[in-house]
Amino acid sequence: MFKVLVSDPISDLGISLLVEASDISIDKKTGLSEDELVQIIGEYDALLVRSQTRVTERIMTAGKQLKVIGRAGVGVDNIDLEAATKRGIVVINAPDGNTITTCEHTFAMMMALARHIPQAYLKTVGGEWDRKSFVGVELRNKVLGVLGMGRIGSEVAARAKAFGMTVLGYDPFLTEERAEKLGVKLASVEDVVREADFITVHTPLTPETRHMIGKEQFSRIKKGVRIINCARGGIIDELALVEAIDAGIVAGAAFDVFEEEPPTKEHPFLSHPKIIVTPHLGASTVEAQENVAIDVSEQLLHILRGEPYKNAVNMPPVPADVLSKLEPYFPLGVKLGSFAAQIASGPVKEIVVGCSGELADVDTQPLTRYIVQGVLAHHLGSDQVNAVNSMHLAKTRGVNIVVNKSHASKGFTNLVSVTLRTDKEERTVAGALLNGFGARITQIDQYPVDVAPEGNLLLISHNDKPGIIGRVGTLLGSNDVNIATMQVGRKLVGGAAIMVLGVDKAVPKDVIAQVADLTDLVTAKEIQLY
Ligand SMILES: NC(=O)C1=CN([C@@H]2O[C@H](COP(=O)(O)OP(=O)(O)OC[C@H]3O[C@@H](n4cnc5c(N)ncnc54)[C@H](O)[C@@H]3O)[C@@H](O)[C@H]2O)C=CC1
Ligand SMILES: O=C(O)CCC(=O)C(=O)O
Repeated sequence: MFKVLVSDPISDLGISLLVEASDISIDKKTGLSEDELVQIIGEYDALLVRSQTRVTERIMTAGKQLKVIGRAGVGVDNIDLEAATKRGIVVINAPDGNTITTCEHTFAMMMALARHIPQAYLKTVGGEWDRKSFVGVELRNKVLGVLGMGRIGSEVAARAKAFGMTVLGYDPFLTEERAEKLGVKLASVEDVVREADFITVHTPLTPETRHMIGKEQFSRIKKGVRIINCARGGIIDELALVEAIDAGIVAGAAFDVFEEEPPTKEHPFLSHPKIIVTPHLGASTVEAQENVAIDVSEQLLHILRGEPYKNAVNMPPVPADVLSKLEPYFPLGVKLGSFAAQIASGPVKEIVVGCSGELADVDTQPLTRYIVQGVLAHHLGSDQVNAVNSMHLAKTRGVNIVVNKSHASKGFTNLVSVTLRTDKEERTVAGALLNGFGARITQIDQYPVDVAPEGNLLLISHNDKPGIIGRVGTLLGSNDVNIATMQVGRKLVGGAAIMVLGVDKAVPKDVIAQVADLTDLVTAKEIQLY
């Protein structure tokens, strides 16, 4: 008998599969504190949560029998994935069940914003008949900018077209062909900022999407724009938004999510006449709660019964026979993928994985999964992608995976390479494990290098001229950026060259821009490998 604990309010109908299963005993105990959970979790094989329960390392440590944590929803930011992975606890989510519901909430927010519905309601029920203060705008013929064209963003775009809106879409995986199929114009963040009358965000919160609409964007944004966030708090800089509204630049905003949830009573959104809010209700419909509970209950049963499952968001078990040969390459694979994703611009169309040397004789499928994980996690969020779901996610986003094997490995025992083909370019990174030295990046595009794939790196392409290294060093030094390591690669004396610097901390964006402006510098890009 497997014991399952449901610790958040989850649809009864959705979990009826578990209730009716003869090998499952289910307890519902909601609203427990961390301490209370720690006390009781030891007897359970599975924990089922929505977004309220914070599943911490302490809870997992106490959960000696815990095999699986199910999240009835998309975001797993309330679960310590690393701690689960360390303990071999599978974390599953239900990514599809609340797509339409959240899309419809986004639309409800957009229309309420355009027509001042919450503000007008409050005045009317307060006894005032005010028809002058609430003149709205139509959606028809307006431009909607959608940042994040995944499941929810694509559904929002489809509905916006029915309202006669022109849709500009931006997503690192949105190709010209897919945009055409969806009937949206492929755009950059900059295009959206300059042209959109309404902007809605549908990305996960990642280091890259954090404050993707911030002070800088508000300084160029189209006057009168209205902004909606039903994804994650923090994608739009809340304070910069309030300033932009108060300055008369932004006409209003509708938010379902906050940087800190629940927000404090003093949060500026809660008293602002031009900002409407809901308490993270995007997924709160009867249908969505049933869908996500059904999806996650099905997967939970499969895992407990030792059957194949999908939608695992953390580390999978790797077959024992390949583990010993491949496992040392998994972390390198993720880092090579991430490195390549950070240097390649344009939507990724194809990932070419190269395995040469002794690896050519091994089934390298598991390694490919880790490499693809590294590429996708940069854009989709590291809590959403793992080696179990990476190939599936690549397929659903139309990213082609090619694997090339060869016995020729340029003098290394094994060489692993990743080439990303995007709409704009092709970028390659290769690496190896060196006896006694650990993982190394051995090649970036056509340049041989020897770089530890760790921490903060600066990749600089430049002309091979005397003094260039000194100029970069002086500029970084004067901005308090300490260079820990440096590698220079070139093909011809005096020709094009690259420099890879290991630096002790993240380099501020304005310093990177100053580096890129130096004479004989071509590009400068920061890469973070953790
Ligand atoms: N308010 C609520 O109750 C709910 C919120 N959500 C949130 O909505 C968001 C979207 O969910 P889904 O569409 O299901 O996820 P998804 O994974 O299908 O789509 C996210 C998209 O964002 C794109 N993206 C990543 N970085 C980007 C960047 N820098 N610029 C532009 N696009 C970028 C990804 O390529 C991906 O296509 C998630 O944050 C999810 O947690 C989801 C359900 C309910
Ligand atoms: O369970 C909820 O209501 C939150 C839904 C959500 O934000 C998600 O699925 O990412």
